[in-house]
Amino acid sequence: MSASMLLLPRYLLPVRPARELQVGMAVRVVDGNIDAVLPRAEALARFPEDRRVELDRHVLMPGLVNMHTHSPMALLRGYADDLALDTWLQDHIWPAEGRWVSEAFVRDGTRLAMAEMIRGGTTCFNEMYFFPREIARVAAEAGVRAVIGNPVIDVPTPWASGIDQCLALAESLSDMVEAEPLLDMTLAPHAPYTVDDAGLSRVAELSATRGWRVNMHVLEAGWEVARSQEMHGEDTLSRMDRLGLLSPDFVAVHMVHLTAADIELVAERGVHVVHCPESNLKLASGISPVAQLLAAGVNVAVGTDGAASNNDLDLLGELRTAALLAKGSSGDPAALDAWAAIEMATLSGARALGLGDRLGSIEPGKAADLAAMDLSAPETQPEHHVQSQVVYAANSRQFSHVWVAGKALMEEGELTTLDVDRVVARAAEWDERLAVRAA
Ligand SMILES: CSC[C@H]1O[C@@H](n2cnc3c(O)ncnc32)[C@H](O)[C@@H]1O
Ligand SMILES: [Zn+2]
Repeated sequence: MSASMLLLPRYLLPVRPARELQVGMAVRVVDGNIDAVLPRAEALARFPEDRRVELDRHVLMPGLVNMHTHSPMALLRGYADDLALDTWLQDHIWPAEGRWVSEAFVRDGTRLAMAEMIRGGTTCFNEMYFFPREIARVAAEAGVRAVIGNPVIDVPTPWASGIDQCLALAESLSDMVEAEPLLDMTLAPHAPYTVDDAGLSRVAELSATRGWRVNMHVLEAGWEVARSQEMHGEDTLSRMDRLGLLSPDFVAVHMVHLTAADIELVAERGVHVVHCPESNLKLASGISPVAQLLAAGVNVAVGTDGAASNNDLDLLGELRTAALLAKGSSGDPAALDAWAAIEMATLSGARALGLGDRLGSIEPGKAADLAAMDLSAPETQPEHHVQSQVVYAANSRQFSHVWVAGKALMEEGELTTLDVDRVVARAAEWDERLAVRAA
């Protein structure tokens, strides 16, 4: 028997066709996929047996795609703030991870992150953290779509002793995600400064033979530029290119410190870029030249980074920051307008994951990964330009409903697959354990 449902929103923001807001439309969902987008009256007449969901104060849009997360780090939110990337990582985060990260930490942190992301309209996230099988298990349990990065890092961690073990563990992650319809995986080398040439060559080779995408922090902080010259005698992107990494299967996260030649190379190779403006601002890493990347034809998506550097997983807030920064840093108020910002947080993310034909817009044949936002709050009234209200005015708690593959993960603001009180209670236990206030 097919499970069919009619979603009946006040406004539809489908992302494709581009720059279109539709009124009086219905979205029919059958067996987890979008079956049709058609006028409301026609839908009601043709499909009288379908379950109906009235969204008369809402805009219905594709679910948001958070293109860079370290979900378990939700338990390190506020642990070490107001620091630069190198001090933050080396003196605070890596020691804490060495001491505390375990399967239990990853499980509880991921549940906390899932609750926050679903409440904020996110239906898919691109992950990078230790114990990736545990993250995969929690995402599957919560019903969220996820691409799970298998870390590759040249230092011992509580999860793996070094590159050999990281790569061996990628095989067991692969077996696991193949059995889960909402999951996929990438290889996730941490950064150019934590994986040597031999390790990166093995990543490039495995990516080519196994078809795994590669997801990596690249050129986040200014010191990476000099360090690459010192350690390797060449600039970062030339090195990545020599090692065979730069391709349309490569997702480069941050990309703050780029030259004009770098931008040209990235565009030529079809590399995808993930912009994480709030983490870059908070760690004082700088501002990615997004307007120039877009002008060069690069696919730019958006991510929050972990809650230890952001300090939230609110992708809607992130896209507002991205839109405002693009204007402020380019001097062009039309840079990254509201339509472009919404596309960046939906379809561009899907494309970066190789899922552009399945996700990121409301079109027949795509997965029903959807989010509805209630616009009736004072903050989003009146409704002159709905796309502007979404980007420049709304807060993420105005998302009331979220579906992944047609399954409701949030209805009328209530999560259906996670017990928020339990998730928060568990986080509080970690708070006690880490006892950062006493330290
Ligand atoms: C290999 S698992 C992830 C690893 O990355 C660390 N991390 C978190 N945020 C950042 C960032 O912005 N730049 C570099 N590294 C980051 C995280 O703490 C884990 O150790
Ligand atoms: Zn990161």
